[in-house]
Amino acid sequence: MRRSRTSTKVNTALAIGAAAVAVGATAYALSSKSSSKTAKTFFKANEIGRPVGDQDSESSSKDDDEFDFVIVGGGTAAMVLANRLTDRSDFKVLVIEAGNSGRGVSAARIPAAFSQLQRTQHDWSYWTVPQKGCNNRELPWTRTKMLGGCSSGNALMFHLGAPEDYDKWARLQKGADGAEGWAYKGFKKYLQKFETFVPHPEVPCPTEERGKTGPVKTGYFGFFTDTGKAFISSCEAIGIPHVPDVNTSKGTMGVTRTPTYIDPQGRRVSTEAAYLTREVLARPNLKVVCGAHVTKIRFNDSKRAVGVEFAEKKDGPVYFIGARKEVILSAGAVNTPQILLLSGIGPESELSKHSIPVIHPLPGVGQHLVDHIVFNSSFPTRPGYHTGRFLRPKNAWQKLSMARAVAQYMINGTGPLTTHTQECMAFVRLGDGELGRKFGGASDESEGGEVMEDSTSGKGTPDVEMMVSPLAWRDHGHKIFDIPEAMTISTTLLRPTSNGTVTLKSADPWEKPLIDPCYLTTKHDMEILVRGVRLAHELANTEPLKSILDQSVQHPLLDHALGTKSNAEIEEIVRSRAETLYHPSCSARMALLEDGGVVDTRLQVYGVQGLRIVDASVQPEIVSGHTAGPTIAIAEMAADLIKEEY
Ligand SMILES: Cc1cc2nc3c(=O)[nH]c(=O)nc-3n(C[C@H](O)[C@H](O)[C@H](O)COP(=O)(O)OP(=O)(O)OC[C@H]3O[C@@H](n4cnc5c(N)ncnc54)[C@H](O)[C@@H]3O)c2cc1C
Repeated sequence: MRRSRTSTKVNTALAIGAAAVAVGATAYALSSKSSSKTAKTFFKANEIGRPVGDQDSESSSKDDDEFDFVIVGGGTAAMVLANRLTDRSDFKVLVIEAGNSGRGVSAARIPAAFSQLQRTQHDWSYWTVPQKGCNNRELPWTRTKMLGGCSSGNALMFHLGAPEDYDKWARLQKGADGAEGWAYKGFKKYLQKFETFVPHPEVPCPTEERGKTGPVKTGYFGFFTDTGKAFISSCEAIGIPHVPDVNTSKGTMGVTRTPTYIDPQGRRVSTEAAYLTREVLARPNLKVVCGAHVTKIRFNDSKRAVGVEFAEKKDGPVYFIGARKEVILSAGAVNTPQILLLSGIGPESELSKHSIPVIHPLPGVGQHLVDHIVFNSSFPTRPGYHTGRFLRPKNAWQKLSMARAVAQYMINGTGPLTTHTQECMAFVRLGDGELGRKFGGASDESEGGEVMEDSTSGKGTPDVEMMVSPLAWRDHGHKIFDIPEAMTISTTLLRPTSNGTVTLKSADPWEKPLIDPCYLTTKHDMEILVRGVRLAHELANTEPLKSILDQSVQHPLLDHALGTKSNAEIEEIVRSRAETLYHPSCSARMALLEDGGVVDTRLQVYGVQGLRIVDASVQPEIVSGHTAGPTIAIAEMAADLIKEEY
């Protein structure tokens, strides 16, 4: 099915509007006055690399020109490595990022504006191939192209998955050396290491298990409305317990107000902001190149990664830079497998299809790609419950509300511009158990329902996440939702059994890879998602949420009739509307070689030397939650593994 390319131009993206952009510049200036003192911050490709093809220059490999570690991609994980590795003065580190810094980009700092980065120069603007399970639609896959990567453009929700997810990661390594370090007991220290939880005066929350000294500030500084409050109460009314903290060793089940990566001044905490501080950038052993696209990793005859090639544009000069110890791939779950394939590491059939010389055959590269898929149900609300009135003003009164919101943000960093939209998260199990039974499941066949395959990491872990937002949108906010007042309950499939691939369209490094997550291609995935959509409808019809809704409003974009439809009808609607929740993972997973692994428990790529992967692609299985936190923790652990080694 053809997608509408024109919609990519309609940057209404939750239509935060020009006011947010204007205030953003101010907010940024206020928040980082001192950064202008940094002497040299970012470098250009030609200031660091040696031109490829220029024999004199290539062979004049002065020790000074090389780095111990060359990090490919300056994203979420890479910023952690840049910081942690350069606290060792004997390590010389280079980061090469295709995008630029997010420090001066207001949409990367103001929480409410995050979707404005999508389909701009700050986005890789990927699309999937047609998805059979989604009525052959091609789905947009935003990936932020900027220092901090997706942590600079994500929805700011702080969640770490379930403790059992990590125990399963360790189990999947089947006793390999180092496997136990990935189990929750060992990995927990890295989940805490990156965080400093900042208590909010109005949101009581136990802090025993929250991080206290990490660079990343978390807390409850996002905007919170009565819709969020009502959602929590409705969840409780149907048996989903309210828990003050879903990020602890006790597990993640239940409903809670969403903790965020927003600081007390109302600004996004990306990993660029947290880890690449002025002091870190000033370290003499760190250099960061921006606006440079890595096209290939080079290997010597002993299959050792010796450096990378990179360029600023397709037809521009190509440069090389050497890595004495390691090349570290941190280009994310799409670009990491793409770069491996372009460099001759991957399934032989895939490499030969594009006439790429094989450095090392590795069947798992680009396989096992998993993502979370989400279905948004929209319901009409009574006036006053819709954040859109601040962010997308339609009349003079609403414009005044927006002006007030802008002023509030500028003065004290609070108010509607700190919304990240998803105010609450509820983690539930619908494959079995009481809720599962209620929506069509059964724990054994004698109960008449269908027993589902259990794809979770343990009996106490979720398979579905429900979220609530006092806004309504389609196509990631790129389609105008012209209803005066509406809210959304989102249903996310957390443990899909469908998985797919990242492959090459051609051997041209500037061509976008083929992304095929194979969404909703198993019976399990569709069945669980349909149960979740029924749960969304049930929540909307449970007090106090029920009273917030205005059932009299009729509009084809609204879903209050969804609950009256048959499973087959809901299935059809889900296939026609489900979208990515932006969590691609596992495309270069840590697993045994015979299980399709790409890296071992030290994150070193099998079969070659001097090449490690540190990003969301190494997750052995996708966590039952959000992926930024686990990725940051993976990078924290990787930094220790690397320091141990040298
Ligand atoms: C819109 C959106 C909303 C999300 N919401 C949340 C949320 O609320 N909470 C949460 O926990 N997670 C969320 N996520 C997911 C989470 O942010 C990601 O899983 C995580 O940040 C991925 O980190 P990474 O290091 O693997 O990759 P990235 O952060 O994507 O970093 C990869 C970096 O490599 C660079 N790069 C790629 N290829 C090249 C190349 N060839 N040369 C040079 N540089 C290159 C990229 O530009 C990028 O900077 C969201 C993601 C998105 C996009």
